[in-house]
Amino acid sequence: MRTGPQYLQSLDDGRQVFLSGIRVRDVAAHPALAGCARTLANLYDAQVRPELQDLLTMEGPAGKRVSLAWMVPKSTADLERRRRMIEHLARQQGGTMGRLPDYVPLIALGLYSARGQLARASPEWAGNVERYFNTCRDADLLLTHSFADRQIDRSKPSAALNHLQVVSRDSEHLVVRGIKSMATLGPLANEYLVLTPPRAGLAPQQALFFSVPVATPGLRFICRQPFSEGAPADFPLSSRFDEMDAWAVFDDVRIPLSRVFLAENVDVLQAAWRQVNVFAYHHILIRMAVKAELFAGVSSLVAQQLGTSQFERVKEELADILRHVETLRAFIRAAEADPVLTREGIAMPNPRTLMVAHMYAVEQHPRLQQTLLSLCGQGVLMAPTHAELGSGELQEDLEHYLSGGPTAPADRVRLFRLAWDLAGGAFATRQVLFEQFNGRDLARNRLQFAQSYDVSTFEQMARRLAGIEPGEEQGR
Ligand SMILES: Cc1cc2nc3c(=O)[nH]c(=O)nc-3n(C[C@H](O)[C@H](O)[C@H](O)COP(=O)(O)OP(=O)(O)OC[C@H]3O[C@@H](n4cnc5c(N)ncnc54)[C@H](O)[C@@H]3O)c2cc1C
Repeated sequence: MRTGPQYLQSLDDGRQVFLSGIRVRDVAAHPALAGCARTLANLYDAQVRPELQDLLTMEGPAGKRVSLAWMVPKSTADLERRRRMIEHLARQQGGTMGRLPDYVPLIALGLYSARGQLARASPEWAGNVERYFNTCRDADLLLTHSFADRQIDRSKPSAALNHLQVVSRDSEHLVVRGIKSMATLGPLANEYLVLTPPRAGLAPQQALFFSVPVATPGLRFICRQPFSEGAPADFPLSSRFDEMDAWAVFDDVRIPLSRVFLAENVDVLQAAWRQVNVFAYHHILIRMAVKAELFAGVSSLVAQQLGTSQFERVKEELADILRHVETLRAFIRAAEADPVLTREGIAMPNPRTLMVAHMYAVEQHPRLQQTLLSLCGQGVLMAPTHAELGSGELQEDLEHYLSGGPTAPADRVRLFRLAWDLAGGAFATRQVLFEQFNGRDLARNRLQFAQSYDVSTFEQMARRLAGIEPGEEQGR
């Protein structure tokens, strides 16, 4: 198992990462990335702490400890064990980081569980997936992934757009060119798993599942504007948990055939897709439930701070947040208690329950932010920085006018600055977008759910109660 320092050292591998137009030579030390890198390093350190071994690790096939993130679940008990690990890791950041080291292993598990479908098209692909899964587990690698393609014109068929695609091949490689437009954590990962999602009018050369090391020649990551550059005391979340999103440009990148899991086969891609993604929703929901716990905690403290917690309206708002926490927990436990077993006996948390739960969680998330802001009032904006609090000229005024509440002025400021990072600032806006889109977009998930739901027995009951005889309706 790797430690934090070993993880940080692994990032010094010649990777091509650009931020504000400039090549970053040392990602672990760059001010915009260092806070998040340290957060990830702390998680690697946690898994070698003796008291956390049972929670975060398991015995691997070679008898050595490996991360529990790579468990292949066979039962409800396994899914519950995974949940306890995810909860523990997510609570370290209040659920505000979606791409911890335990996330992409669930997409790799999806691929692993879809090996049967891949093998029908090419036994080599299935073998490659198995080797990849085992290698990443044994080397304790941090993975990032992309399925999103660039937004140019969504009304056009995929084949008419220059999405990432195979441009040539030799006996040992595919050569791919194009861009993946979202690789969260790409600059701080070791491995990059790339998946084409099913799209209308997908050209065969665009249908691809493969993985490469982040430091592969020809692969460049271009970061978005960072939100992490404030002082940790003033920006307690964004300074440490800004998981950088990046474009990944493939400039004729050579992909060894041993790293290809599917290529140029649209039918198999469509058949395997749902299984590839389903395990990740378990993680998303558990993390979103943890984030809802944080909203509940901050909202409750804010109400105490402002002396509003005894007002009926405020109590109701707090109760709504708690109801949301418990609803998410109930969904998660229901999905674990009623798993669907794959042909190889791998336990998938119930996919339908996960899908409904995810739509509910995404719909409710903006409300959490809105509720917290409404409970804060002006306080969330008018919280001075720690530098201002300690500055000679203003210190007296600030301390005088911020005192009188249940806590010292400095703690009051800490609380409201946390509330701002969680619900008000740029980091919080990215959280809204992330929750809305990281499990594909809500509108299309809703549509897919409606289309895949068999309502025939409900219709039969309605017909019976209406007195409509079977086969009587027009057109039947
Ligand atoms: C912060 C953040 C981090 C992310 N991290 C990752 C990551 O690490 N890896 C990854 O693969 N992806 C990631 N994503 C991207 C995510 O996969 C996409 O945002 C998601 O799939 C939606 O695609 P899009 O953003 O291109 O939106 P689009 O597909 O362009 O959609 C834009 C809007 O148009 C609507 N729309 C588009 N087409 C249709 C249609 N046919 N019918 C009806 N409505 C339509 C959508 O509902 C949406 O409202 C991330 C996204 C965000 C915001």
